[in-house]
Amino acid sequence: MNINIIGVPLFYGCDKQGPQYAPDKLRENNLIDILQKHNHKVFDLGNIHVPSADSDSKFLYHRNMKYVNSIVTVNTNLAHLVNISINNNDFPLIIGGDHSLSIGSIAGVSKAFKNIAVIWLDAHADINTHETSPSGNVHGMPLGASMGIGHEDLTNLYYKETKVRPENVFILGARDIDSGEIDLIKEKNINVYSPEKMRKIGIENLVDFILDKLKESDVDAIHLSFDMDFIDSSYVPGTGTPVNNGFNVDETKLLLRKLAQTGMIKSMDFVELNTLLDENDKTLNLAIEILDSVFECIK
Ligand SMILES: NC(=[NH2+])NCCC[C@H](N)C(=O)O
Ligand SMILES: [Mn+2]
Ligand SMILES: [Mn+2]
Repeated sequence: MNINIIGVPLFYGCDKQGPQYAPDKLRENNLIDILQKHNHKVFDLGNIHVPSADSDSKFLYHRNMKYVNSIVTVNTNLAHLVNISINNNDFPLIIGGDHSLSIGSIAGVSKAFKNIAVIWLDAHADINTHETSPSGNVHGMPLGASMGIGHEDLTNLYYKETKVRPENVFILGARDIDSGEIDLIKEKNINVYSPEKMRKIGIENLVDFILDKLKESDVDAIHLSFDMDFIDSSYVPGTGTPVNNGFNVDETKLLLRKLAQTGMIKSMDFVELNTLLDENDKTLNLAIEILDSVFECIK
């Protein structure tokens, strides 16, 4: 597979310093060599430019979507690069940065396919809007925006249509969901699986079940979005919003590998690694270990 590495050194969506260093840190820790080892051709397309914005300007464009203007600019450029990558039959691996970059990556992927699915591995649902968000942090909004829920600056990014149908979205590992998000999940009937529910079903059974569903709805590609805080907080000090009661490392790898083996994953985000919060590179090393394991199964 031709893999296109696209770095997105963005922290505006979480409003906390740290995730902007992750793309280069992963490169310094041999990400490219590790992916090449699995017989991939790797093209490092570098980092998307993130315009500087000082913290005084964070509420300039909207009081409850901090830095929205810069986030839209970065994501529009990201969407186009991802779209070009998919149209070239390559596999874009988008390295964050915070999770707000998924607005751009999903927009780019969805424009290249007829009917995509999104599998979202995260402790959070990230379907807040400017009206429901308790923090005003845009990294809590990207999945909602991709389903057409929220402010039009986000939902109309790159092109004016819904990027993914709610029935094609599966949120796995969620265990810290805001009350406004719970209402939206009910209203739109969104598929959300807590770790507890996933363990009950069995990780492998769940992947088989999801795949059957997506085949029934004629999905032509799956976009995988992996937030580091999917993993239990005890393993990931280097992430901005850690949550306990998550999965251990082996469970995480099992799920990711099983998903990769379906052959349906055509693009992936890897986000919310915060190297400033990390302890002795524990989370950084784990990030490398996970990417190594997943890309062994991408063919
Ligand atoms: N991508 C993330 N880590 N998102 C965390 C979101 C936290 C919270 N639900 C919020 O909207 O502010
Ligand atoms: Mn997230
Ligand atoms: Mn999260």
